[in-house]
Amino acid sequence: MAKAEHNNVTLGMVRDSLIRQEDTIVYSLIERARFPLNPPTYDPSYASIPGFSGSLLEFFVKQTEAVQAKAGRYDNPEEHPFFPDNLPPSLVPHYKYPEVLHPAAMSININKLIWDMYFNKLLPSFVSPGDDENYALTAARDLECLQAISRRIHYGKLVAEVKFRDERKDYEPAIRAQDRFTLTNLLTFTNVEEAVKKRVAKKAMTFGQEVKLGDDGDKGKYKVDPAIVSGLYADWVIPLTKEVEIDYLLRRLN
Ligand SMILES: C=C(O[C@@H]1C=C(C(=O)O)C=C[C@H]1O)C(=O)O
Repeated sequence: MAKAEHNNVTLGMVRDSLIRQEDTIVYSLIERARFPLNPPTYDPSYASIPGFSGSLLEFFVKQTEAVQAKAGRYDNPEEHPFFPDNLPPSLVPHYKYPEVLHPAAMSININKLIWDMYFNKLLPSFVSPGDDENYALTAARDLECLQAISRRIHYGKLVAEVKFRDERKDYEPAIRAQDRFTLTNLLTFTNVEEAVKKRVAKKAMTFGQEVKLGDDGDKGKYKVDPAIVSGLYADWVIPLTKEVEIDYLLRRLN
């Protein structure tokens, strides 16, 4: 969402941004699926990088996040690092982002959960087994997927703030009671969730189809299985977004 809009943000505008972020997530999965699993990327014994202990993937993510921190990426409240400890300070002029969120939002970062989900559940489900030795590109594609999914899930903070402002009289008692169950019921819109799951499957079919001139291409052959994309949202993206919404709301009156 453009920087200037946060002051008078509506739920419709936030949802429009979530819809646009679906494109980024689907495309990032398609681009990662160009490579097989490439296990050495994740094997600490493969890399043996001087002065670094860990896998090539971890090296790539930590180094990239350090550069992006210096460029100011994490001054943006919509961005969350996977390795927040010891990140270098920004070296660029500070942009004053509109202060829309409650300060407690700063303490919410569930990227450890997202990391585990991505590498243990999602990745093996949508890439082919095998090794083409493109480990650096594989790591780069993984990070693009991680960052897109993380941004979408942590957008739950803005969703929660807008819902709170729209219906403060309903949310305040549940927040004061620290009542997760009632908060979950207040913030859940099943119809919206169902539309999201259907739309991301359709985007995976549309963006991931084999396009051939002449005939109408291979029906039913996609770069990433649309059911896997829809399942990602159903099992992880939507539940974790709601978790972020609840975590934010529980702190909203602090
Ligand atoms: C993000 C929202 O909050 C909840 C989470 C949703 C999601 O992650 O797609 C959709 C609807 C709600 O149940 C919203 O209301 O738009």
